[in-house]
Amino acid sequence: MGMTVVEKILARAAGLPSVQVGDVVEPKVDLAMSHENAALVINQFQEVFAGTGLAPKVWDPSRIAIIFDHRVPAESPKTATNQKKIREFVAANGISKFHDIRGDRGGICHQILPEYGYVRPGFVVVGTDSHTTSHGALGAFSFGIGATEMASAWSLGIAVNIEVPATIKVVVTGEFPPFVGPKDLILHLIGRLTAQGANYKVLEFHGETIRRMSTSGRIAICNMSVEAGATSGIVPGDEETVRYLREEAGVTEAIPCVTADADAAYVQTVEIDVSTLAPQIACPHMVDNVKPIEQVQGTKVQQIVIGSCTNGRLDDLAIAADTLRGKKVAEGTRMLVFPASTRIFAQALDKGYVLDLMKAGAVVMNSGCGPCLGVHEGALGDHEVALSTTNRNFKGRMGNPTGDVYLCSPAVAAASALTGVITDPRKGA
Ligand SMILES: CC(C)[C@H](C(=O)O)[C@@H](O)C(=O)O
Ligand code: SF4
Repeated sequence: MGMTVVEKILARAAGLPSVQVGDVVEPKVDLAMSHENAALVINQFQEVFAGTGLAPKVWDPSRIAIIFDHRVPAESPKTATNQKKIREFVAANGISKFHDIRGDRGGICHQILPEYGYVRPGFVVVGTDSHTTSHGALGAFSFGIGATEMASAWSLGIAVNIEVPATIKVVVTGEFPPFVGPKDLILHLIGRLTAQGANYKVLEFHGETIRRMSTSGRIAICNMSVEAGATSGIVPGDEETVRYLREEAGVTEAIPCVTADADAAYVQTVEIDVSTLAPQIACPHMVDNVKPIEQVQGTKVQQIVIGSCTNGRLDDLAIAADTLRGKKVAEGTRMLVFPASTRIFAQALDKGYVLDLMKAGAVVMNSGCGPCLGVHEGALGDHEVALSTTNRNFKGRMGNPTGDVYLCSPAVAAASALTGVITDPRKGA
Protein backbone atom coordinates (compact mmCIF):
# COMPACT_ATOMS: atom_id res chain seq x y z
CA MET A 1 0.00 0.00 0.00
CA GLY A 2 1.26 3.46 -0.88
CA MET A 3 1.78 6.26 1.61
CA THR A 4 0.47 9.80 1.94
CA VAL A 5 2.94 12.66 2.22
CA VAL A 6 2.76 12.74 6.00
CA GLU A 7 3.11 8.95 6.26
CA LYS A 8 6.26 9.15 4.14
CA ILE A 9 7.67 12.00 6.21
CA LEU A 10 6.97 10.17 9.47
CA ALA A 11 8.42 6.89 8.20
CA ARG A 12 11.67 8.58 7.24
CA ALA A 13 11.87 10.57 10.46
CA ALA A 14 11.19 7.47 12.57
CA GLY A 15 13.71 5.36 10.63
CA LEU A 16 11.04 2.91 9.43
CA PRO A 17 10.42 1.52 5.93
CA SER A 18 6.74 2.40 6.21
CA VAL A 19 4.08 3.47 8.69
CA GLN A 20 0.31 3.09 8.84
CA VAL A 21 -2.47 5.18 10.31
CA GLY A 22 -2.63 4.52 14.05
CA ASP A 23 1.01 3.46 14.48
CA VAL A 24 2.70 5.30 17.33
CA VAL A 25 6.09 6.67 16.31
CA GLU A 26 8.79 8.93 17.70
CA PRO A 27 10.04 10.90 14.71
CA LYS A 28 13.23 12.94 14.74
CA VAL A 29 12.45 16.63 14.82
CA ASP A 30 13.99 18.84 12.15
CA LEU A 31 12.84 22.12 13.68
CA ALA A 32 11.35 23.02 17.06
CA MET A 33 9.69 26.43 17.27
CA SER A 34 8.49 28.49 20.23
CA HIS A 35 7.61 32.10 20.87
CA GLU A 36 7.23 33.87 24.20
CA ASN A 37 5.86 30.64 25.64
CA ALA A 38 9.44 29.32 25.43
CA ALA A 39 9.47 30.59 29.04
CA LEU A 40 7.18 27.67 29.98
CA VAL A 41 9.26 25.26 27.92
CA ILE A 42 12.42 26.39 29.73
CA ASN A 43 10.79 25.51 33.09
CA GLN A 44 9.77 22.05 31.82
CA PHE A 45 13.15 21.54 30.21
CA GLN A 46 14.92 22.24 33.49
CA GLU A 47 12.57 19.74 35.18
CA VAL A 48 13.66 17.02 32.71
CA PHE A 49 17.21 17.30 34.01
CA ALA A 50 16.38 17.89 37.69
CA GLY A 51 17.85 15.17 39.88
CA THR A 52 19.83 13.55 37.03
CA GLY A 53 23.07 15.29 37.99
CA LEU A 54 23.37 16.30 34.31
CA ALA A 55 23.59 19.93 33.21
CA PRO A 56 20.54 20.87 31.09
CA LYS A 57 21.62 20.82 27.43
CA VAL A 58 19.53 21.20 24.28
CA TRP A 59 19.94 18.45 21.70
CA ASP A 60 20.79 20.76 18.82
CA PRO A 61 20.78 24.56 19.23
CA SER A 62 20.65 25.03 15.44
CA ARG A 63 17.29 23.26 15.23
CA ILE A 64 15.50 25.36 17.82
CA ALA A 65 13.78 28.55 16.70
CA ILE A 66 12.49 31.16 19.14
CA ILE A 67 10.60 34.19 17.86
CA PHE A 68 9.18 37.00 19.96
CA ASP A 69 5.89 37.97 18.38
CA HIS A 70 2.85 37.73 20.62
CA ARG A 71 3.63 40.68 22.84
CA VAL A 72 6.12 42.89 21.03
CA PRO A 73 7.30 45.27 22.37
CA ALA A 74 6.37 43.94 25.81
CA GLU A 75 3.07 45.30 27.12
CA SER A 76 3.93 44.64 30.79
CA PRO A 77 6.89 44.15 33.10
CA LYS A 78 5.90 40.48 33.41
CA THR A 79 6.20 39.91 29.66
CA ALA A 80 9.43 41.90 29.50
CA THR A 81 10.89 39.75 32.27
CA ASN A 82 9.82 36.56 30.50
CA GLN A 83 11.45 37.80 27.32
CA LYS A 84 14.60 38.60 29.33
CA LYS A 85 14.67 35.08 30.74
CA ILE A 86 14.30 33.56 27.26
CA ARG A 87 17.01 35.85 25.86
CA GLU A 88 19.40 34.64 28.56
CA PHE A 89 18.54 31.00 27.83
CA VAL A 90 19.09 31.56 24.10
CA ALA A 91 22.52 33.08 24.73
CA ALA A 92 23.55 30.37 27.20
CA ASN A 93 22.53 27.58 24.80
CA GLY A 94 23.77 29.09 21.54
CA ILE A 95 20.31 29.04 19.91
CA SER A 96 20.89 30.70 16.55
CA LYS A 97 17.38 30.90 15.07
CA PHE A 98 16.37 33.57 17.55
CA HIS A 99 14.32 36.58 16.50
CA ASP A 100 14.26 39.24 19.17
CA ILE A 101 12.30 42.52 19.11
CA ARG A 102 14.05 44.15 16.18
CA GLY A 103 13.02 46.15 13.13
CA ASP A 104 15.38 44.27 10.82
CA ARG A 105 14.48 40.59 11.45
CA GLY A 106 11.29 40.51 13.46
CA GLY A 107 7.82 39.21 12.82
CA ILE A 108 5.30 36.52 13.55
CA CYS A 109 6.80 33.06 14.03
CA HIS A 110 4.72 31.53 11.22
CA GLN A 111 6.05 34.13 8.82
CA ILE A 112 9.66 34.05 10.02
CA LEU A 113 10.09 30.29 9.58
CA PRO A 114 9.29 30.26 5.83
CA GLU A 115 10.88 33.67 5.21
CA TYR A 116 14.26 32.59 6.58
CA GLY A 117 14.16 29.18 4.90
CA TYR A 118 14.05 27.38 8.26
CA VAL A 119 11.37 24.98 6.97
CA ARG A 120 11.93 22.60 4.07
CA PRO A 121 9.78 20.00 2.35
CA GLY A 122 9.87 16.69 4.21
CA PHE A 123 10.77 18.25 7.55
CA VAL A 124 9.10 17.36 10.83
CA VAL A 125 8.37 20.70 12.48
CA VAL A 126 6.89 21.06 15.95
CA GLY A 127 5.85 24.31 17.58
CA THR A 128 4.27 25.41 20.83
CA ASP A 129 1.57 27.18 18.88
CA SER A 130 -1.58 25.76 17.31
CA HIS A 131 -1.01 27.52 13.98
CA THR A 132 2.27 25.66 13.48
CA THR A 133 0.15 23.90 10.83
CA SER A 134 1.13 26.88 8.63
CA HIS A 135 4.44 25.29 7.65
CA GLY A 136 2.70 22.49 5.80
CA ALA A 137 2.62 25.15 3.08
CA LEU A 138 6.27 24.29 2.44
CA GLY A 139 5.62 20.54 2.27
CA ALA A 140 6.65 19.84 5.88
CA PHE A 141 4.68 17.88 8.48
CA SER A 142 4.23 20.62 10.99
CA PHE A 143 2.04 20.62 14.07
CA GLY A 144 1.44 22.19 17.45
CA ILE A 145 2.54 20.56 20.71
CA GLY A 146 2.49 21.50 24.40
CA ALA A 147 5.33 22.85 26.52
CA THR A 148 6.04 19.43 28.10
CA GLU A 149 6.36 17.71 24.73
CA MET A 150 8.54 20.57 23.58
CA ALA A 151 10.82 20.09 26.57
CA SER A 152 11.41 16.49 25.44
CA ALA A 153 11.99 17.66 21.88
CA TRP A 154 14.58 20.15 23.17
CA SER A 155 16.37 17.49 25.17
CA LEU A 156 16.03 14.41 22.91
CA GLY A 157 15.36 15.78 19.44
CA ILE A 158 12.29 13.62 18.96
CA ALA A 159 8.55 14.17 19.10
CA VAL A 160 7.17 11.67 21.60
CA ASN A 161 4.15 9.40 21.12
CA ILE A 162 2.98 10.60 17.73
CA GLU A 163 0.08 8.60 16.36
CA VAL A 164 0.24 8.48 12.56
CA PRO A 165 -2.81 10.56 11.54
CA ALA A 166 -5.28 9.66 8.81
CA THR A 167 -5.31 12.03 5.85
CA ILE A 168 -8.17 13.82 4.10
CA LYS A 169 -7.43 14.63 0.47
CA VAL A 170 -8.69 18.07 -0.55
CA VAL A 171 -8.78 18.55 -4.31
CA VAL A 172 -9.24 22.15 -5.41
CA THR A 173 -10.02 23.07 -9.00
CA GLY A 174 -11.08 26.15 -10.94
CA GLU A 175 -9.99 29.74 -11.22
CA PHE A 176 -10.77 32.12 -8.32
CA PRO A 177 -13.26 34.80 -9.40
CA PRO A 178 -12.12 38.43 -8.90
CA PHE A 179 -11.90 39.44 -5.20
CA VAL A 180 -12.05 35.79 -4.06
CA GLY A 181 -8.94 33.92 -2.95
CA PRO A 182 -7.26 31.39 -0.65
CA LYS A 183 -8.84 32.83 2.53
CA ASP A 184 -12.32 32.30 1.09
CA LEU A 185 -11.35 28.77 0.11
CA ILE A 186 -10.20 27.82 3.60
CA LEU A 187 -13.18 29.50 5.31
CA HIS A 188 -15.50 27.60 2.98
CA LEU A 189 -13.70 24.33 3.69
CA ILE A 190 -13.87 24.86 7.47
CA GLY A 191 -17.58 25.62 7.15
CA ARG A 192 -18.07 22.37 5.25
CA LEU A 193 -15.94 20.17 7.50
CA THR A 194 -16.92 21.94 10.79
CA ALA A 195 -14.52 22.83 13.59
CA GLN A 196 -14.10 19.15 14.55
CA GLY A 197 -14.41 17.64 11.06
CA ALA A 198 -10.71 17.02 10.60
CA ASN A 199 -9.84 16.14 14.23
CA TYR A 200 -6.59 14.10 14.45
CA LYS A 201 -6.35 14.15 10.66
CA VAL A 202 -4.17 15.86 8.09
CA LEU A 203 -5.59 17.93 5.23
CA GLU A 204 -3.46 17.20 2.14
CA PHE A 205 -4.14 19.80 -0.56
CA HIS A 206 -4.10 18.94 -4.26
CA GLY A 207 -5.48 20.20 -7.56
CA GLU A 208 -4.66 22.78 -10.23
CA THR A 209 -5.77 25.69 -8.02
CA ILE A 210 -3.30 24.69 -5.32
CA ARG A 211 -0.53 24.14 -7.87
CA ARG A 212 -1.04 27.70 -9.16
CA MET A 213 -1.34 29.18 -5.66
CA SER A 214 1.50 31.28 -4.24
CA THR A 215 3.27 30.21 -1.06
CA SER A 216 1.54 33.12 0.68
CA GLY A 217 -1.89 31.66 -0.16
CA ARG A 218 -0.74 28.18 0.80
CA ILE A 219 0.40 29.47 4.19
CA ALA A 220 -3.07 30.98 4.73
CA ILE A 221 -4.85 27.69 4.02
CA CYS A 222 -2.44 25.51 6.03
CA ASN A 223 -2.49 28.08 8.86
CA MET A 224 -6.26 27.73 9.22
CA SER A 225 -6.39 23.93 8.76
CA VAL A 226 -6.23 23.66 12.54
CA GLU A 227 -9.56 25.52 12.72
CA ALA A 228 -11.18 22.42 11.19
CA GLY A 229 -9.48 20.46 13.97
CA ALA A 230 -6.70 19.16 11.71
CA THR A 231 -3.37 18.08 13.16
CA SER A 232 -1.86 19.73 10.14
CA GLY A 233 -2.43 20.94 6.62
CA ILE A 234 0.07 20.14 3.90
CA VAL A 235 0.72 21.14 0.32
CA PRO A 236 3.18 18.62 -1.11
CA GLY A 237 6.37 20.44 -2.10
CA ASP A 238 6.49 21.44 -5.80
CA GLU A 239 8.06 23.99 -8.18
CA GLU A 240 6.46 26.88 -6.28
CA THR A 241 7.92 25.62 -3.00
CA VAL A 242 11.38 25.45 -4.52
CA ARG A 243 10.94 28.85 -6.18
CA TYR A 244 9.87 30.44 -2.89
CA LEU A 245 12.70 28.90 -0.89
CA ARG A 246 15.31 29.88 -3.49
CA GLU A 247 14.08 33.34 -4.46
CA GLU A 248 12.51 34.61 -1.28
CA ALA A 249 14.31 32.70 1.45
CA GLY A 250 17.70 32.48 -0.29
CA VAL A 251 18.11 28.72 0.14
CA THR A 252 20.97 27.44 -1.99
CA GLU A 253 21.23 23.75 -1.12
CA ALA A 254 19.18 20.96 -2.78
CA ILE A 255 15.45 21.01 -1.95
CA PRO A 256 14.08 17.48 -2.37
CA CYS A 257 10.26 17.33 -2.23
CA VAL A 258 8.11 14.52 -0.85
CA THR A 259 5.04 13.50 -2.85
CA ALA A 260 2.21 11.11 -2.06
CA ASP A 261 2.13 7.67 -3.69
CA ALA A 262 -0.54 7.23 -6.36
CA ASP A 263 -2.12 4.43 -4.30
CA ALA A 264 -1.97 6.23 -0.95
CA ALA A 265 -5.05 5.67 1.22
CA TYR A 266 -7.20 8.65 2.23
CA VAL A 267 -9.94 8.53 4.82
CA GLN A 268 -12.02 11.03 2.84
CA THR A 269 -11.78 13.12 -0.32
CA VAL A 270 -13.25 16.62 -0.52
CA GLU A 271 -13.57 18.33 -3.88
CA ILE A 272 -13.97 22.08 -4.25
CA ASP A 273 -14.42 24.08 -7.43
CA VAL A 274 -13.56 27.69 -6.58
CA SER A 275 -14.81 29.20 -9.83
CA THR A 276 -18.24 29.93 -8.30
CA LEU A 277 -17.06 30.71 -4.76
CA ALA A 278 -18.32 33.95 -3.14
CA PRO A 279 -16.37 35.87 -0.48
CA GLN A 280 -16.83 33.95 2.78
CA ILE A 281 -17.30 35.30 6.30
CA ALA A 282 -16.83 33.37 9.57
CA CYS A 283 -19.39 34.83 11.95
CA PRO A 284 -19.13 35.07 15.75
CA HIS A 285 -18.16 33.08 17.74
CA MET A 286 -16.95 30.00 15.85
CA VAL A 287 -14.65 29.75 12.88
CA ASP A 288 -16.95 27.17 11.28
CA ASN A 289 -19.93 29.54 11.41
CA VAL A 290 -19.20 30.44 7.80
CA LYS A 291 -21.64 32.28 5.54
CA PRO A 292 -21.38 33.71 2.05
CA ILE A 293 -21.04 37.49 2.28
CA GLU A 294 -24.58 38.09 0.97
CA GLN A 295 -25.95 36.94 4.33
CA VAL A 296 -24.01 39.40 6.51
CA GLN A 297 -23.27 42.39 4.32
CA GLY A 298 -24.38 45.68 5.84
CA THR A 299 -23.32 44.71 9.39
CA LYS A 300 -21.80 47.77 11.06
CA VAL A 301 -18.11 47.46 11.96
CA GLN A 302 -16.04 49.57 14.37
CA GLN A 303 -12.65 47.94 13.81
CA ILE A 304 -11.10 46.55 10.65
CA VAL A 305 -7.95 44.47 11.11
CA ILE A 306 -5.63 43.41 8.30
CA GLY A 307 -2.66 41.34 9.34
CA SER A 308 -1.61 38.23 11.30
CA CYS A 309 0.10 35.01 10.30
CA THR A 310 -2.94 34.26 8.15
CA ASN A 311 -3.13 37.41 6.02
CA GLY A 312 -0.38 39.89 6.84
CA ARG A 313 1.83 39.28 3.82
CA LEU A 314 2.77 41.60 0.98
CA ASP A 315 0.01 40.37 -1.36
CA ASP A 316 -2.54 41.01 1.40
CA LEU A 317 -1.23 44.53 2.01
CA ALA A 318 -1.24 45.16 -1.74
CA ILE A 319 -4.96 44.37 -1.87
CA ALA A 320 -5.56 46.76 1.03
CA ALA A 321 -3.47 49.56 -0.51
CA ASP A 322 -5.06 49.13 -3.96
CA THR A 323 -8.52 49.40 -2.42
CA LEU A 324 -7.81 52.38 -0.16
CA ARG A 325 -5.44 54.42 -2.33
CA GLY A 326 -6.79 57.97 -2.67
CA LYS A 327 -9.84 57.14 -0.53
CA LYS A 328 -10.72 57.33 3.17
CA VAL A 329 -11.55 54.87 5.92
CA ALA A 330 -15.18 55.52 6.90
CA GLU A 331 -15.84 57.82 9.88
CA GLY A 332 -16.64 55.82 12.99
CA THR A 333 -14.47 52.91 11.81
CA ARG A 334 -10.81 52.42 12.69
CA MET A 335 -8.50 50.35 10.55
CA LEU A 336 -5.47 48.58 12.00
CA VAL A 337 -2.87 47.04 9.72
CA PHE A 338 -0.01 44.94 11.02
CA PRO A 339 2.44 43.35 8.58
CA ALA A 340 3.40 39.76 9.40
CA SER A 341 7.12 40.56 9.48
CA THR A 342 9.44 43.53 9.45
CA ARG A 343 10.72 42.39 6.05
CA ILE A 344 7.18 42.61 4.68
CA PHE A 345 6.77 45.98 6.43
CA ALA A 346 9.91 47.25 4.66
CA GLN A 347 8.70 45.92 1.30
CA ALA A 348 5.33 47.60 1.87
CA LEU A 349 7.19 50.85 2.59
CA ASP A 350 9.22 50.51 -0.60
CA LYS A 351 6.08 49.93 -2.65
CA GLY A 352 4.30 52.89 -1.11
CA TYR A 353 1.55 50.75 0.45
CA VAL A 354 2.18 52.04 3.96
CA LEU A 355 1.76 55.66 2.90
CA ASP A 356 -1.35 54.82 0.85
CA LEU A 357 -2.87 53.17 3.90
CA MET A 358 -1.88 55.94 6.31
CA LYS A 359 -3.24 58.66 4.03
CA ALA A 360 -6.51 56.76 3.90
CA GLY A 361 -6.65 56.81 7.70
CA ALA A 362 -5.37 53.34 8.58
CA VAL A 363 -3.01 52.88 11.54
CA VAL A 364 -0.06 50.76 10.47
CA MET A 365 1.33 48.92 13.48
CA ASN A 366 4.58 47.10 14.09
CA SER A 367 4.95 43.49 13.00
CA GLY A 368 3.74 40.93 15.48
CA CYS A 369 0.52 39.30 16.61
CA GLY A 370 -0.95 42.71 17.42
CA PRO A 371 -4.71 42.65 18.05
CA CYS A 372 -5.18 39.03 16.85
CA LEU A 373 -5.10 37.34 20.26
CA GLY A 374 -6.41 40.29 22.26
CA VAL A 375 -3.55 40.40 24.73
CA HIS A 376 -1.41 43.18 23.38
CA GLU A 377 -3.05 46.09 21.56
CA GLY A 378 -6.09 46.96 19.49
CA ALA A 379 -8.71 45.65 21.94
CA LEU A 380 -12.42 46.08 21.20
CA GLY A 381 -14.71 48.23 23.33
CA ASP A 382 -17.86 46.73 24.85
CA HIS A 383 -20.22 45.35 22.18
CA GLU A 384 -18.00 46.53 19.35
CA VAL A 385 -17.70 44.61 16.10
CA ALA A 386 -14.45 43.76 14.34
CA LEU A 387 -13.97 42.49 10.82
CA SER A 388 -10.58 40.85 10.61
CA THR A 389 -8.32 38.86 8.33
CA THR A 390 -7.06 36.86 11.33
CA ASN A 391 -7.97 33.23 12.00
CA ARG A 392 -10.04 33.03 15.19
CA ASN A 393 -13.27 34.68 16.30
CA PHE A 394 -13.87 32.99 19.65
CA LYS A 395 -15.62 34.98 22.38
CA GLY A 396 -13.07 37.31 23.91
CA ARG A 397 -10.70 37.15 20.97
CA MET A 398 -9.51 40.74 20.47
CA GLY A 399 -9.69 41.28 24.18
CA ASN A 400 -13.39 41.79 24.90
CA PRO A 401 -15.90 39.00 25.63
CA THR A 402 -18.78 41.27 24.61
CA GLY A 403 -17.23 42.01 21.23
CA ASP A 404 -18.03 40.27 17.94
CA VAL A 405 -15.30 39.21 15.54
CA TYR A 406 -16.06 38.36 11.91
CA LEU A 407 -13.30 36.77 9.83
CA CYS A 408 -12.75 37.49 6.15
CA SER A 409 -10.25 37.98 3.34
CA PRO A 410 -8.15 41.14 2.88
CA ALA A 411 -10.36 42.12 -0.09
CA VAL A 412 -13.50 42.10 2.08
CA ALA A 413 -11.77 43.86 4.99
CA ALA A 414 -10.45 46.63 2.74
CA ALA A 415 -13.76 47.17 0.92
CA SER A 416 -15.54 47.33 4.28
CA ALA A 417 -13.07 49.87 5.67
CA LEU A 418 -14.36 52.34 3.07
CA THR A 419 -18.00 51.91 4.04
CA GLY A 420 -17.92 51.00 7.75
CA VAL A 421 -20.18 48.01 7.11
CA ILE A 422 -19.43 44.50 5.85
CA THR A 423 -19.13 45.10 2.13
CA ASP A 424 -18.86 42.78 -0.85
CA PRO A 425 -15.68 43.81 -2.73
CA ARG A 426 -17.21 42.57 -5.96
CA LYS A 427 -19.80 45.35 -5.82
CA GLY A 428 -17.29 48.14 -6.27
CA ALA A 429 -15.59 46.39 -9.19
C1 LIG B 1 -0.65 31.99 22.40
C2 LIG B 1 -0.57 30.78 21.49
C3 LIG B 1 -0.19 29.59 22.28
C4 LIG B 1 -1.84 30.63 20.64
C5 LIG B 1 -1.86 29.37 19.78
O1 LIG B 1 -1.53 28.27 20.21
O2 LIG B 1 -2.25 29.40 18.63
C6 LIG B 1 -2.04 31.86 19.73
O3 LIG B 1 -0.99 32.02 18.84
C7 LIG B 1 -3.35 31.81 19.02
O4 LIG B 1 -3.40 32.10 17.83
O5 LIG B 1 -4.37 31.51 19.66
S1 SF4 C 1 -0.94 36.25 14.62
FE1 SF4 C 1 -2.65 35.45 15.84
S2 SF4 C 1 -2.96 33.37 15.12
FE2 SF4 C 1 -0.95 34.01 14.42
S3 SF4 C 1 0.45 33.25 15.99
FE3 SF4 C 1 -0.10 35.37 16.51
S4 SF4 C 1 -1.84 35.20 17.93
FE4 SF4 C 1 -1.62 33.20 16.91
